[in-house]
Amino acid sequence: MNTSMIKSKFLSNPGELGVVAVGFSGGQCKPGVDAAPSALIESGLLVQLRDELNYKLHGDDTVHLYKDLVPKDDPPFRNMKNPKAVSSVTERLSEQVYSHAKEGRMVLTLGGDHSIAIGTISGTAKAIRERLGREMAVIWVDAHADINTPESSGSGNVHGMPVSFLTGLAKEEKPEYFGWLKSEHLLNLNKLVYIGLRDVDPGEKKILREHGIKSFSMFDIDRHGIGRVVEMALAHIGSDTPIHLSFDVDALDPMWAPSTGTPVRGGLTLREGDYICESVHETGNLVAIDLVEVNPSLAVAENDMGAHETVRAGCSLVRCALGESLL
Ligand SMILES: NC(=[NH2+])NCCC[C@H](N)C(=O)O
Ligand SMILES: [Mn+2]
Ligand SMILES: [Mn+2]
Repeated sequence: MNTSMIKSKFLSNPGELGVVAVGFSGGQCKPGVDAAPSALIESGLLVQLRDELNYKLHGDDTVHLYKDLVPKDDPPFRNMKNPKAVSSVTERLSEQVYSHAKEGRMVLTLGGDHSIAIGTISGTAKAIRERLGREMAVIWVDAHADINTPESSGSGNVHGMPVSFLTGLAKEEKPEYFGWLKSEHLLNLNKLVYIGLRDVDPGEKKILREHGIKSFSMFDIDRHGIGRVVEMALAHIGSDTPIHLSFDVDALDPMWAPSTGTPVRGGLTLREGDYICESVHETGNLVAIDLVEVNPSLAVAENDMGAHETVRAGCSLVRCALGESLL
């Protein structure tokens, strides 16, 4: 495949890919999700993107651990766990993603837990506003809505809250607790669409309902089929809007992606996940993608096949979103 096959209406350098590998796990309590970027890279993902999909990669394969940003003392604040660490890591990440996106490159972020989307989406949103004077849309593919406010969250884990901070539903003035998020970083609630939901907390359901947020659950996918659901999701966004795709690997059924911190049965097949990514690529509107919540240390049974399968599934999703075509 050659670079001219990479579709993108909103990128000035469509053949270029900014890569940010984020080894961060502070948005939840299970260690191991910080090892995902290395596992994805070791399994050959970046080499495939370079040699098979012909991207010019920027930002090498160093995995950022942000050790200098993780404070020793980080007590809960408004019920959030590790609030200072998550805030300062996502603030730095936001600048990293912004610096790629402002050059008109596609940006790929390998997480890390889903709290890192506070950094990625804020960075792309700001760059798209500056470069194109436009609002971008987000397709959030996940078993979970991750739209708890600090107050509605039962767990206190920030990986269950990124969407509320990104849309301004949760606000905080103090810069060390996400107060660095300004209006140029934020996402419009009517430009957000969910696919794959099946484990949504009562407080989150209330938020989704009250704000009329477009959501396609597994029930909708069973009823209409993945083809129709993706068509409806894209119709909601409109065909003339840059898209940031944030893909939580737990959207896939644990059969395909068992190694993840909060698995939920009854999810997408790998093929359905790949189809979502292929369809988003086909719009030509994709500007950034996150792949999060792969946790290779949470393997199933006595072997690490689960981790291997999950990493492989993650690689497949990314390649599909970045233009790998079947024929
Ligand atoms: N990114 C994720 N896997 N999020 C899971 C969130 C689970 C639950 N809703 C919580 O707030 O803690
Ligand atoms: Mn999830
Ligand atoms: Mn998530």
